[in-house]
Amino acid sequence: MIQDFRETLEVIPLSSNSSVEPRRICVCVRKRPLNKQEMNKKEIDVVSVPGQGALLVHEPRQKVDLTKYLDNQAFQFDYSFDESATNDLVYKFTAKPLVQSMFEGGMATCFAYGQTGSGKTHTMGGDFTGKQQNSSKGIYAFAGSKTVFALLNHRRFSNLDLSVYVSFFEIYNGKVYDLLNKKAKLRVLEDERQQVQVVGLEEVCVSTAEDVVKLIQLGSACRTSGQTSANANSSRSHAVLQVVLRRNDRATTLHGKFSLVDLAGNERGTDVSSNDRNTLVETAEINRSLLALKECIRSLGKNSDHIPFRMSTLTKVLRDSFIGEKSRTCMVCVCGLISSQGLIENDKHQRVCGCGCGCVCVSSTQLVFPFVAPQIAMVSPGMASCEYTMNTLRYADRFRFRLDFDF
Ligand SMILES: Nc1ncnc2c1ncn2[C@@H]1O[C@H](COP(=O)(O)OP(=O)(O)OP(=O)(O)O)[C@@H](O)[C@H]1O
Repeated sequence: MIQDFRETLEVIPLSSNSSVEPRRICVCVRKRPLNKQEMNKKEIDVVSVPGQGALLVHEPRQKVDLTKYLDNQAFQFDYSFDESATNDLVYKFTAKPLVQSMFEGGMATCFAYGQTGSGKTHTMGGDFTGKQQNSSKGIYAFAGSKTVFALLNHRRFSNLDLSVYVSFFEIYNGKVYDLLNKKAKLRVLEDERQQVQVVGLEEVCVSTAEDVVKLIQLGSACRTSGQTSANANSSRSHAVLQVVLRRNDRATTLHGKFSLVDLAGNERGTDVSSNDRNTLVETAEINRSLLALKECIRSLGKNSDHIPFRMSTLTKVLRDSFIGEKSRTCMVCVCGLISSQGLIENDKHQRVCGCGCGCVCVSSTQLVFPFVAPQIAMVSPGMASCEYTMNTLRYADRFRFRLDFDF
């Protein structure tokens, strides 16, 4: 049925020749190809990307008289990338336009969000060839190397006398580890001006694109991973690569910053293949930090005086992006976790998954840094991931809806 339906679709794929429209905020979705394991299991690809930002999820359903039919759910994004899209192409339409905003003194942020195994690390950190990752082929490297150095020497910015610095850290179980300094455990403190400092974070001054790729390689190699049902080498931490521009004055004054965040997979307790205590604690912590992110966004949306960024280390270290003078920040927070049991409210009025797994509905949260923020939602194409795919898409889709009305 899906095959028949696809044949009726008019497909207009994005190509590297398509023009990039400047946007204050960009929300896009990327579908990865079915992997070997899924093909061996004869998984059905239920996601179609006809192009022009559209994406369809085909859900097989049955009527009461047992007739089968396809429920085709359509979503619209700024850009939608099909399984043939390269990291280069995704970069061109998402993070690339933002590198300039950092030169203009902005705090740019790019998040990769999605279910475990959907391709966040592949997109941000670089293509995998077997177990090896090619760090020069990810959005981290594209943003932190080629484009930055091209703009540094551009006549518009060359008189600013800037230098480029890179730091790379992970947040694992609420603790910050420096990926450029043998995973040294770092403290996150607030100074008297309420500026959050990651004390002792290695910030390496770089002068060539190759330097940046080497640092990404170094950091990626020591990132904490584990095993989930969807990914044998699952990143169990949030990884943050920061490209920082500083003036070459005495105080090396901060000029602009681009934070590229590869969020840990948004999974439920049941998705991890081992249920030893550590794994369960990890999963709970991942969900807790994503919930904190949601709470911060919710408060921002209500223009609340209090933004609970202290709720998690992830939100603490991104405080600049929420509150910084040059980060005009907005948020969209929506709920829409889909499970066969639906959503129920717990005694804290949080929406939680009805299956009892204890997972709070964080998967439909959207954090947006205008000026700033391409949000790349990653989806797996298989039928088994359909529920998660719908989560990720609804979350991103509602965000667009809010954008239309809020700006
Ligand atoms: N666009 C793609 N093309 C080809 N292979 C892909 C693509 N996206 C992901 N993959 C492959 O799928 C596997 C899982 O991808 P990846 O580790 O990036 O997922 P993830 O979303 O970061 O998962 P987790 O949250 O568990 O870390 C990897 O082996 C990767 O090579």
